[in-house]
Amino acid sequence: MSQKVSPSPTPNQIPTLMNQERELSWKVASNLFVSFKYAWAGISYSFQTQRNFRIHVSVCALAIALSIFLHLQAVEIAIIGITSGLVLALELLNTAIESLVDLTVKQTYHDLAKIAKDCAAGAVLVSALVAVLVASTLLLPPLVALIRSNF
Ligand SMILES: Nc1ncnc2c1ncn2[C@@H]1O[C@H](COP(=O)(O)OP(=O)(O)OP(=O)(O)O)[C@@H](O)[C@H]1O
Repeated sequence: MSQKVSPSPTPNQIPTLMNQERELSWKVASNLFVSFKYAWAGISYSFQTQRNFRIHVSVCALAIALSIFLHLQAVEIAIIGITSGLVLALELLNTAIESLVDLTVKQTYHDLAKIAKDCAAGAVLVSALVAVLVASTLLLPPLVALIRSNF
């Protein structure tokens, strides 16, 4: 079965294509403040609708608070912060991909929709497993030492 392939744009066509792409947008953020407002709306939507995102926000906040409370080194706090940011950012991308898939195929089954959603969920799972590894390496030993010293 032969597939129709679009020819690559010539260098002269690229600026025109870029303009067309922006014209396809229903609305374009007029300034930086408005961009932040939309970004916050995305975070707020995910928090209100995605149980997993709420769980990850709570666990990440707890991990960062614990790392400060346990007086970890600056670099260790930074590693926990970066790992937390990665998990939360991937959760947001997972929600974005879910929405795009639902927008595209609606309530019909499609193998490619399944692959897109499963891979997006897999990306979150990988980052969450790495976060568990980071937490058990950096947070667990001082936490256990603190508990032992008090009992
Ligand atoms: N249109 C579809 N076609 C094929 N499979 C689908 C479709 N919609 C959902 N699925 C399957 O159902 C699973 C669950 O879908 P859902 O939309 O809840 O995504 P999810 O990533 O599991 O959600 P969440 O991250 O909120 O737990 C997907 O991972 C996918 O395997």
